[in-house]
Amino acid sequence: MRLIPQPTAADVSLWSARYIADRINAFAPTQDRPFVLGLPTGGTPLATYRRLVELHQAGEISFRHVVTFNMDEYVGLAKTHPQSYHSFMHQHFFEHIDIEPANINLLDGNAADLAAECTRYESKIKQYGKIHLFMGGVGSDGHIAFNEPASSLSSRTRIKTLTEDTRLANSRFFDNDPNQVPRMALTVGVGTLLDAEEVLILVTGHNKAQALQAAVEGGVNHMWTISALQLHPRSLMVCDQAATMELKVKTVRYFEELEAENIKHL
Ligand SMILES: N[C@@H]1[C@@H](O)[C@H](O)[C@@H](COP(=O)(O)O)O[C@@H]1O
Repeated sequence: MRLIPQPTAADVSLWSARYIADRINAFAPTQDRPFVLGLPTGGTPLATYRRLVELHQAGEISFRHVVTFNMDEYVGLAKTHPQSYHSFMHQHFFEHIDIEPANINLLDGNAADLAAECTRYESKIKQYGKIHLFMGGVGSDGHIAFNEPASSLSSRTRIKTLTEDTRLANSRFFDNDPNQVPRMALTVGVGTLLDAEEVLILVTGHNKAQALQAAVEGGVNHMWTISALQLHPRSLMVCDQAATMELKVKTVRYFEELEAENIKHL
């Protein structure tokens, strides 16, 4: 695992947008050989989406041959609801870039057969071979996508019941009323995430400090599903200073020194 401590959340967004753009450009995608990008929603990635849009507007990155798969979607919320992840992604990202609509993949939380929808999604990912880079965030309870505590670390895309904690945290998008937050969601599994070639997690703010500590210093544990990334051959976590507050000083220094070495060899 590579931990990349940055001073502020703004630095996290700049670092991650630049990293994604560089990865796509280095891949030189074509119609027959697209770059496959996994994407999250939530407050944390918003600034990264803004930076990616700016890079696109500056002519530094095109998404014409990029295929996207979102991590999750609420069950039973209309696609047009302002808080559906469909709406979020179009409003904050897809409407501002040159992605082909046919290349956008989102789970349908209103499908008549939700289990079949999850199987369809997994098969569609497999059609492309694999996801090259999966960007994600983390819940304050350490969940990745909607893989709540005690999710199987080999899980695939499926329906999950959201915890009270998650519904409380996400109620800020629903008039601060947890009862308006859907009780279930469709989510890629931990196993689906581990299959990606590379996973990039953004972690910002004091409220994520415990989750980051569990992810980096704790053992692999299904109660903090983010910790499964310790098993991934290429996982990166970019965090701000506030998120490092529960880590040992020694741990943060160690990773800072590694990054300083990495920069020297770029
Ligand atoms: N399903 C999403 C996660 O993918 C996201 O990482 C988490 C944290 O969101 P935020 O970035 O708003 O803290 O929220 C939701 O539960």
